[in-house]
Amino acid sequence: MNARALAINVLARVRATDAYLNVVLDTLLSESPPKDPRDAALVTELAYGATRRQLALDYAIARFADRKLDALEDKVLAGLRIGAYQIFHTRVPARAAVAETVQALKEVGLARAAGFANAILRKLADLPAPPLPPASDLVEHLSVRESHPRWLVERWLRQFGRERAEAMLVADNQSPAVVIRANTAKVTRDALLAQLQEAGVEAKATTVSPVGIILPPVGRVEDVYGYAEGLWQVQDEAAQLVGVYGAIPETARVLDACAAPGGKSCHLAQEHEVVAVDLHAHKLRKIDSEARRLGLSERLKAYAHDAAEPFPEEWGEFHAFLVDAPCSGLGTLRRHPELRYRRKEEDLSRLALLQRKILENCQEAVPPGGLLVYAVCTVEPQEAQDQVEMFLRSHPEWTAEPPVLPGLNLPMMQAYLRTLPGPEGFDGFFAARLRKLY
Ligand SMILES: C[S@@+](CC[C@H](N)C(=O)[O-])C[C@H]1O[C@@H](n2cnc3c(N)ncnc32)[C@H](O)[C@@H]1O
Repeated sequence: MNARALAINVLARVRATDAYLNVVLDTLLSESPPKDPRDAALVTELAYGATRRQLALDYAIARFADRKLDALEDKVLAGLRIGAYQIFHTRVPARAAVAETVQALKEVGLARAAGFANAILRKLADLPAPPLPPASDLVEHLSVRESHPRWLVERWLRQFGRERAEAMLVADNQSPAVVIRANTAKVTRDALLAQLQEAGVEAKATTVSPVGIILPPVGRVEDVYGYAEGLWQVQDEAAQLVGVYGAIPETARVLDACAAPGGKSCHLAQEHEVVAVDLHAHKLRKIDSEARRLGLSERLKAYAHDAAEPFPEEWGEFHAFLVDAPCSGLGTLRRHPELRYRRKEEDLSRLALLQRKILENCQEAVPPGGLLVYAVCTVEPQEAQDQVEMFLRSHPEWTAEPPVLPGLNLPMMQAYLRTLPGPEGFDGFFAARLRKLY
């Protein structure tokens, strides 16, 4: 199947099943692997690009469609989005984009929609630029231009001001660089960097994380030097910073309460004995296989458990907890572009309640003098600093205790770690390091 037809199937399946884009993409690529690796890259770009730009593409398509887009078959709408994305956002010549997309629709069994799609895409190809609402309506303009729902644009403008909000919206539409974390149980960051460069990989050190390396655009990460040997793990720089900021003393046994897919558990296991917990048993396989690849299985054991319920006594005592809580994920929209259309403002209160329940259960299990690092990959205060401040107000036995890390310049907001999407290239993360005093 050609790349465009495959991309149409990916988008249609995501829409029909509400599944994650990255999961559907991986599944369809492994079911019908393109012969040429460049085709796999094209499918990925089209699927991610058309999802990131979906609102803007739909705004343009709707101008020329004689029916509501919601009423279109999944594959027809997917084809129109893929076609429009190529016209406005790639170097594919507009005429080729139209012809190839119409051909792809025929390939996925929609020859009957070819005329309809062809007419719309040809009109889009004649436009000098994608149409936009007037800039005088700032919220509507940004919502369409950067393809984020109105409620999110309004919220971010209110919370972060125009400059940062716009930078966040823009950053959500960029492809993130692949960042890896050196497995310091096996190799230092500097040694790994030198080895990668020697192997011909033009890698460079991250500027803030002391264990991170930025890879150049690569094909399959599994083919990059050191993967099979377990010398590194893929992890965004901001996610690495949660482990760094936690500064858990070396001798501490750690319970990671919300661990899958296991990036932070493996980071911790580079220095600590870790029990990794996740609600979903099927997600433990990924944690186990990564721990094995990294040579960390001895120090990391993974179990299924609800972190809002007391932990089994036979697991023993833990001196430190990581609560990387389930959250709205609004700091990672560049990686999960479909999430922005699915999340609703009401989700935030529901998630904050779940986070609070998990936090309450975990804090019970921390011994006096112990640490709890609370983290979320969102920029919403309700799930982040407000959540923590509320917790501290109702628990005088706890205090915020930022780490002392000479030589490191972590992005902080008062006592807390905070990164925002933007030109710095980070995902949006928040973390609070809390100490139980008595
Ligand atoms: C933000 S992710 C954790 C990411 C992970 N720490 C990492 O660095 O790779 C949150 C995880 O919490 C899990 N989860 C959700 N509700 C939970 C609960 N009640 N108890 C334990 N885990 C839960 C989800 O399955 C999800 O894997």
